[in-house]
Amino acid sequence: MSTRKADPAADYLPGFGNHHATEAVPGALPIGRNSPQRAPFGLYPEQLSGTAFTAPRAENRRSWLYRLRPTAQHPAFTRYEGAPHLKSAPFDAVPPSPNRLRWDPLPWPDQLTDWVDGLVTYGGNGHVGEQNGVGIHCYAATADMERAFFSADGELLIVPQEGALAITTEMGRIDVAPLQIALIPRGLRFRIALPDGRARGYVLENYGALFRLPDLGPIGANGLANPRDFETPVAAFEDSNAPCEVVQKFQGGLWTTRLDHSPFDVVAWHGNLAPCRYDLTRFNAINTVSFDHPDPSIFTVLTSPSDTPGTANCDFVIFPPRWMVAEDTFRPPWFHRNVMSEFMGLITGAYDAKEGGGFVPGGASLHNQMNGHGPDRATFEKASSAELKPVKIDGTMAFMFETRLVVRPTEWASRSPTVQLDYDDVWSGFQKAKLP
Ligand SMILES: O=C(O)Cc1cc(O)ccc1O
Ligand SMILES: [Fe+2]
Repeated sequence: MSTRKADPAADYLPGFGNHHATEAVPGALPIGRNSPQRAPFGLYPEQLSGTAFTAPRAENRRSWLYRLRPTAQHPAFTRYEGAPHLKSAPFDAVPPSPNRLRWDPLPWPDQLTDWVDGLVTYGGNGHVGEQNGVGIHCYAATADMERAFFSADGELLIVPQEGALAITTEMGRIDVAPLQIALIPRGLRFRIALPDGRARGYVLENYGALFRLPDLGPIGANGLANPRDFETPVAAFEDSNAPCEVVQKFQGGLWTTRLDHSPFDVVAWHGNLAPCRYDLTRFNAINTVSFDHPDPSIFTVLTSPSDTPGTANCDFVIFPPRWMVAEDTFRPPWFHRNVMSEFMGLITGAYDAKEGGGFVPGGASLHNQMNGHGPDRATFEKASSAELKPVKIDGTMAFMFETRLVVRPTEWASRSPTVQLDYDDVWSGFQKAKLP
């Protein structure tokens, strides 16, 4: 097998949703047209679309791939029996629970398990067949993938928590480590190797509209996640006739087939639908310099809009290191009941609403629509009497998948031994307010 990639000095191309053109072999991209009568070197042109052909230009996403063999050249898919905990919406195996839930980190599997088989679905919402809602998964993997995988059900936002991921995609190679994220388009085939021997993290499978950068409104033209910090890989391909399994997730079911060649045979591509990575430490956090704790939407990295303006199918929000300077303010998150539902994870450090412990890196929590939550008692007591000098919240990265629909847990997530049965207690024992 030989692997070749475009200009090794420029492994990534900057920008979010940009139109790129990249070739691993000079001359592989046709000039001035997408599908000439004969493409250079006899490559097969193939369009990969992420939006309807007729989507408005500002939202239209598609790329042209020039490959050694057409993707269409494959035997029939048959059912795949692995990945026993990978599920899809509608999540109706157990009734949705109004209870606040919190989980210890996903344990490492006993047997060698690759990234696909290591996926465990915690819940989600919407309907995979109706292209709305999300699936929320965690992974704990201990073996490199030998096969390729893709989700026909949604794009994948991968949030590593422990261990780097070396992701070979059809459109190039992406390396990510904790504090970085990867975004893989719906349908794009990829294979994940584990340079650190094992890896754990979170995955948001977005059945709805593609993630995009949020509008900035009065913030202005700069800030939050800046577009140039998103990095898309240059074209890279394998010229290999070794047999390769391809597993796909289609309408919630898993299917497998076997190719007599590598599916990673795209020699060149151009377009604006491509995988990318982003370093969360580059997020330009904006916060109050006067008083009050702003709504967490101020920390939105990416948003998948729904049909209702301003009401996301899913927002990906982070809680990065930042200075806290608010005067006469209870600085941590306030008590609240939200119409949106919140699934949270912790990549590293401690989260400022949970001084009492229990929300640990690799763990997760779920606070569903209209159910009260916020600072635990330890946080409330500490922050109510803290001296309000400037304080740096440091060495931490929590995140939230915030979604308009209730997150319905899977049976695994409801009954797993990692469920913290005493979670409600973090909000017990508050002193009653004293009226004059
Ligand atoms: O519940 C949470 O911890 C997430 C959250 C953080 C915040 O700063 C304000 C509101 C909110 O839901
Ligand atoms: Fe919340």
